[in-house]
This record gives sequence, C-alpha cells and structure tokens, in this order.
Amino acid sequence: MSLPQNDPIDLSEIINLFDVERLAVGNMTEMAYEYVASGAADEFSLRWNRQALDAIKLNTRVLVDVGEIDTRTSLLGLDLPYPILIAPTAYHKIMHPAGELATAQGASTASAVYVVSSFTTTPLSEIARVATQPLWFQLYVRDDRELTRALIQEAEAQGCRALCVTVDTPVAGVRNRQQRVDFAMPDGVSTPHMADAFALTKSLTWKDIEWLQSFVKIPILLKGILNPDDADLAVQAGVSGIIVSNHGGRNLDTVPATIEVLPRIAETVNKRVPILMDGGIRRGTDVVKAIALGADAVLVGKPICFGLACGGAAGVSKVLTILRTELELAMALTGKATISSIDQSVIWQ
Ligand SMILES: Cc1cc2nc3c(=O)[nH]c(=O)nc-3n(C[C@H](O)[C@H](O)[C@H](O)COP(=O)(O)O)c2cc1C
Ligand SMILES: CCCCC(=O)C(=O)O
Repeated sequence: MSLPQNDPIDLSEIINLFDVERLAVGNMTEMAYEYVASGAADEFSLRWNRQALDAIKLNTRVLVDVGEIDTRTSLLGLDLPYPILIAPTAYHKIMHPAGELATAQGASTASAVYVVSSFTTTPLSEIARVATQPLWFQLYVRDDRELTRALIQEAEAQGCRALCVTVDTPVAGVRNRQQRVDFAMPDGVSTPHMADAFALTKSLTWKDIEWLQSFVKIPILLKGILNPDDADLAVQAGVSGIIVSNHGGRNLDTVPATIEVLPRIAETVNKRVPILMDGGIRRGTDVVKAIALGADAVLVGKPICFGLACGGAAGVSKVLTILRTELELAMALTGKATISSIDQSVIWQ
C-alpha cells in the first residue's frame, strides 16, 4: 500500500463536522478511511453514540444576558480556553504524510490539548518540539512492564501533562471492516513507541494501576470506563480522573452509548474526580449535553482524523474551531454563559 496522496481541499467547504468526513473519504486511501470510520462488528455502539446524543432535547432559558460567553474551564491543573480535547488516535501518518506533527500544530493553533496515542507514527520527542499547547499521553500497557515504564518516563521527560491509561482494550474488537481491507501499516510507516498491536497486555488489572501510581509523576486518568462500579473503584484507587468511553464503538459492540452511561457514572463519582467523555461528539450542542450530564470536558476522535486527512494542521484546527464556535452558540442559545452554569436544567426532561 502506498502512502496517502492528500490533495489540498478547499477548507471553506467544511462547514460542520459531518462535512469533514464526507470530504475526507475521497482524500484518504480506502484502508485508512476504513480504519478510522469503522466500528466493531455490526457497529451498533458506533451508531448509538450519535443516536443517543441526537435523541436528547435541550431546554432553553430566555432573557439571560449572554453578551459574554465564557467557555474557559480548568482541568487537572490546566486552564483550558474551552473543554474540548483531541482524543488519542493511532497511526496519523496513514491519514496525512505530516502525521502527528500536523495534529500537534493544528491543536496548538486552536489552543487544545492533544492526547498522543501510544501508537503514534511520529516519535513523541518530535511532537513535543512543535507543540505549543499541552500534550497528554495515552498509554497502552504492554506485556513487558519495564518497556511500559520506560515509555511513561519518556512521556514525562517530553513534558506530557497527564497519562490516560486505556483500560478497555485487553484485545481489539471484532473489526470486520479492517479485516476486509487487510489493514496493515504501509511501507515506511512505523510506531516508534509500540512494537505492534500484539504487544498490548491482556493481563492488566487494578494491581497494575497501583504499580503505575507508585512511580508516575503526572496525573493518571483511566480511559474506557463504562460501568459505575468501575468508576467507583477507580476513584477509590486514587486516580486523578476517568474517561467515559466505549472506544468510539470500536471494541465491544452493543455496549451502550457513552452519553447514556455518563449520568450514572457522574452520580457515582459525585465530583470526587473530573470526568471526561468521548464518543460521537460532533456538534456544540453535544458538548453542552455532555457537560450537563456530568462531564467536565469531552474528547473528539474521528473528526480530527478526517480534518487531518483533508488539510493537515489547518484541517485539525478547523475542526476544533468549528466545534468551539458551535459550543459558544449553544451556550448563548440555552442561556448558559459559563461552563460551570451548564447543568441538568438544560436537558428537556
Ligand atoms: C482511528 C482511531 C484510532 C484510535 N486509536 C486509539 C488509541 O490508539 N488509543 C486509545 O485509547 N483510543 C483510540 N481510539 C479511540 C479514541 O480515543 C476515542 O475513544 C473515540 O474515537 C471517540 O469517539 P469519536 O471518534 O466518535 O469522537 C481510536 C479511535 C479512532 C477512530
Ligand atoms: C489495537 C489498538 C490499536 C489502536 C486503537 O486503539 C484503535 O484502533 O482503536
């Protein structure tokens, strides 16, 4: 397979986050598109993530002064201009030749935190050199715990500000669409920090979380929590945050939409640690809904990959800017001028 030949796309054609996927289809190899767009098995959870967000109605208040919309928030010691982060996604060089460097530049232009995947196709040190906004690192724990430790130490040395430990992937899901295109890394693309997808450990347990806490110096978040009982264990274990995620519908098909489980997890966590959420966030109104139902911030995965394919760094920053602008409009129109004022009252019951 050859590397992608991304033709420059007129980014003014991208008006919303659905446009970016439509435009990316023709601008990526079929293999890369199928890798990004697909979910596991019959793709129920992939669709439910979107359908469940769409099914939530908003409740507005009028005659509220929304002359100053303030989307700022703080998260694990960082002041964020708006509560949207780039979710960790693997293999950016199959989407655009500039790969993770373009993603980091796009994130920096748009003032967003970029969570770099363990399966980055660019060394972390090179990404850190171009990023002007904070980076977080997503960790896949490997069978070899000493290599895992070395990778974390590299992430810390490169200035990553938090570690998102992915806990929902002891094995990858039934990825039929990847099988159909014989998904493989093209020649010339490698993952410098992970030997291959088979290096992931299947034996990760709460004991390993304790082990990580014994030496990791940056905040640890657990990514891929769907069960309130696990959320409770995570808080008891002393982690700094949790990410409610079903891996974008890519692992276990027929688990519920993340927006559906979020309120239950928020109830259990009861503000003891910050909660992030991802899965199907495509509109500013989706961000409002997630915050109203208990998230402190959200992450976006696939639209960033498609933005990267359409226009490198400019495509990534465009996706973030559209979503941020839509969030501001949704806040003004619901009568919520600040992030902290967004609560259950904006959900039509
Ligand atoms: C192409 C792709 C690659 C991904 N790679 C990773 C990864 O390396 N590590 C990880 O924890 N999650 C990974 N994910 C899951 C995302 O971090 C995130 O949970 C999900 O994409 C969010 O849903 P959304 O794509 O609907 O926004 C990946 C998702 C996609 C689409
Ligand atoms: C085996 C996992 C590879 C990266 C990933 O997390 C994904 O494709 O969803």
